[in-house]
Amino acid sequence: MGLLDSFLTWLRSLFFKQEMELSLVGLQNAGKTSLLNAIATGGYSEDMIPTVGFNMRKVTKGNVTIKVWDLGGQRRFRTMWERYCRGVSVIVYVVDAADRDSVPISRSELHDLLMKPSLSGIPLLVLGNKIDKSEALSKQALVDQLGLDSITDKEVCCYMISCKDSINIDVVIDWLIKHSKTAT
Ligand SMILES: Nc1nc2c(ncn2[C@@H]2O[C@H](COP(=O)(O)OP(=O)(O)OP(=O)(O)O)[C@@H](O)[C@H]2O)c(=O)[nH]1
Repeated sequence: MGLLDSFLTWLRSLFFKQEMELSLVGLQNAGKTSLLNAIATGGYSEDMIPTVGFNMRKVTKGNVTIKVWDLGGQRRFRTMWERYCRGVSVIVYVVDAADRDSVPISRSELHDLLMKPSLSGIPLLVLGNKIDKSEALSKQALVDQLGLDSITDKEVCCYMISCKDSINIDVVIDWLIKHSKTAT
């Protein structure tokens, strides 16, 4: 999305009702449900129950209504990711940036998902979560290890966040709002 497009979308979001649908994907324990809670209420809990299958939740931010599909990250649920990513406005891929051993699996699951022709062109927001932990990768290391530069058929953006310490959650919300559409 160009700068002018992005500015106009933001401007429209101030005056008109906007809507969007997004899917939250990523390995188990990455922090998808925590992100949803951070966006919806700003709340955070250490005591999370792994998502079984998926949850759907609607979140309103100003004039923007966001329908969120929060998909389970365990291996047995990953085959349904594509189905719930089809037709969404954006795909949000969450990675535990502090769990370095899991990044190669995260990379292969991401690229397997993006190979599906049905998802071509859908903007991708990659979030390296848990940067409150000292062992978290840097943004550049995460971009390199996930092979984000090789994704050329869609807009790709990456932010480093912490749901725990509320770092960059506002930046994520702004990015999402810029990708919403005027409600019909
Ligand atoms: N230190 C730290 N821990 C986090 C952060 N975000 C989430 N967690 C923790 O990571 C664990 C997993 O969080 P969830 O939000 O349930 O992860 P998920 O990706 O939804 O997991 P599944 O539902 O199994 O796919 C929980 O114990 C959270 O408290 C963060 O920013 N920092």
